[in-house]
Amino acid sequence: MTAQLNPRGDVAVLVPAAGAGVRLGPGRPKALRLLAGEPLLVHAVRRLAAARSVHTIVVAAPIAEVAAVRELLAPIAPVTVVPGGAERQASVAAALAAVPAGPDIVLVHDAARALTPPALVESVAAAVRSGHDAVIPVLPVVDTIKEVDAGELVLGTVDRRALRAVQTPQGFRRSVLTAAHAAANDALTDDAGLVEKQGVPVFCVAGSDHALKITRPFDLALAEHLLATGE
Ligand SMILES: Nc1ccn([C@@H]2O[C@H](COP(=O)(O)OP(=O)(O)OP(=O)(O)O)[C@@H](O)[C@H]2O)c(=O)n1
Ligand SMILES: C[C@](O)(CO)[C@H](O)COP(=O)(O)O
Repeated sequence: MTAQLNPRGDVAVLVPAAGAGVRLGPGRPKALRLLAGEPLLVHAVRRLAAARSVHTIVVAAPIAEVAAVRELLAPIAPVTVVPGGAERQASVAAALAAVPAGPDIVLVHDAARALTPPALVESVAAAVRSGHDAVIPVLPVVDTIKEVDAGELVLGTVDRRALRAVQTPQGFRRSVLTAAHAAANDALTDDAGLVEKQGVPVFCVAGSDHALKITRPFDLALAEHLLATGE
């Protein structure tokens, strides 16, 4: 059964899902690899569709998989699927261009963060709604962090109290994200980085352990465990 998105919602979510998944090892594009028998992208979209503020979801899929992704997601939620780009930033830009008139808040969410709870989507959107033009979910850094030189010799220890590990969904006032992408002249790994370059303050909210990015085989095994144990 298709989950209906909320026509009165004020949030569009862009889902970059066009990456290869090189760090996960050989296989299909990462968003289509299986977790508990279903593609990562299906897990991610199902959770997004369960967030009540979400009006629109746009997925950027690998070019060769656009038709397959449309078919895959049709029973999950009404979703627009566009071809992604060679870099994550290009995939986000392609999805942003496909957002219809209406939603004033745009979230950007990695398909690879397949177990992100709907509550995190709502908390990022709520922070944008409350007046922050750019919002990122973060976790404290738990390891000691060293800066090293090209020969792996330690230069020093970084004060981790001022560091945060950044997750998605990242949320933006629509006009702010659109302007940042229009002005982008070098590829950055996240959208908040583009917005920072425009001098827009970026506000942090508490992230979630369940929003882990499935990047390496260990992450996939951890996600399988989390689902199997209902943690
Ligand atoms: N050209 C790209 C590259 C990445 N992504 C998406 O951006 C998200 C975060 O990227 P990452 O987890 O690093 O995925 P990959 O680029 O696929 O990973 P790798 O670097 O290991 O190939 C993923 O949902 C990925 O599908 C994308 O839409 N288009
Ligand atoms: C957007 C992101 O997930 C925030 O942590 C991250 O920057 C994506 O980076 P990657 O290099 O594509 O893994």
